[in-house]
Amino acid sequence: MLALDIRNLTKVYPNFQLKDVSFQLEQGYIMGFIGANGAGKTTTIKSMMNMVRTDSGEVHILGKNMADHEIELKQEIGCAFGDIEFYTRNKLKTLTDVIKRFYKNWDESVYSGYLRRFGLDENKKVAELSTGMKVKFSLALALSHGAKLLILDEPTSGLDPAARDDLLDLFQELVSDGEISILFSTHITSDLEKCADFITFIVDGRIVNSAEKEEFKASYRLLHGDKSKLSEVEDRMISYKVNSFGFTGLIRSSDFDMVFDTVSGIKAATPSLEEIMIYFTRKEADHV
Ligand SMILES: Nc1ncnc2c1ncn2[C@@H]1O[C@H](COP(=O)(O)OP(=O)(O)OP(=O)(O)O)[C@@H](O)[C@H]1O
Repeated sequence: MLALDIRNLTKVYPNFQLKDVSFQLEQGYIMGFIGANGAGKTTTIKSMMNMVRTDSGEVHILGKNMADHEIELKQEIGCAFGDIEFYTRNKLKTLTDVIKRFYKNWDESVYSGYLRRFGLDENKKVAELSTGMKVKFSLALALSHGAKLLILDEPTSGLDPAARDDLLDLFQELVSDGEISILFSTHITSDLEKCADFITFIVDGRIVNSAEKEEFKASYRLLHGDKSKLSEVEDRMISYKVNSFGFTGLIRSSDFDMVFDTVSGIKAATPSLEEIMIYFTRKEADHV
């Protein structure tokens, strides 16, 4: 079954558009949602959750249309935003007491387990928490009502490396029985290298690729060559940089395969997720 089926979402802001965003996530897997600053990740996530009004498109979660089953589906979704602002003068305990009333499957023992695992003290006020602690608190809430789909916007960004590593282990643990699925947005590509099964990549409001992680990387080639060879591939490259050693650039594998026979003296390697993001962002910058 599909945990998530996003079909042709569009949203028009004065200076930005989500353009026909579609992608799917199979139940029991982790998908990393990547894109540069301002590419539209949060807008997509908020559109999925009906937190912003879209202009068109459909969101199906666990086989049901969000537009028709929103209240019921929100019981099944655990959502956490990295930059969430709680009422800062309240104790965690007070906030939890309010939030848990919305969830019929709230499990107090699971919640207490996450408080211990994350080292959170319920008697602290939100104002006393660090950014990372706030993220952990919102995750503890998201994980304690039996959600089948976790939608997390930059959940790791405020965390130190050890806490991030612990969280990524937790993600893998959560999906291991095939019931829970996770979509999380991030800039931290090493997190995705470690734990994502699928990658969806958004550039300027448009999904440019959504695929299984290794397939995703294999659909691009990172080229290195002498400056004299650049003209042979320049037109087809997503972007490139030139230095005294020659050029390095990113190309779609399908485009490279088309010219491969005729170009010698260019080395091609599978890029990392970070390299893919960098060269796409460089292309965007070139157009400014
Ligand atoms: N309420 C709004 N009104 C108008 N424009 C908006 C609104 N919310 C977001 N935008 C614009 O939409 C674009 C995409 O923003 P969004 O927050 O979705 O990007 P993002 O990929 O999540 O970025 P980041 O990685 O920086 O969090 C930005 O140009 C932003 O200014």
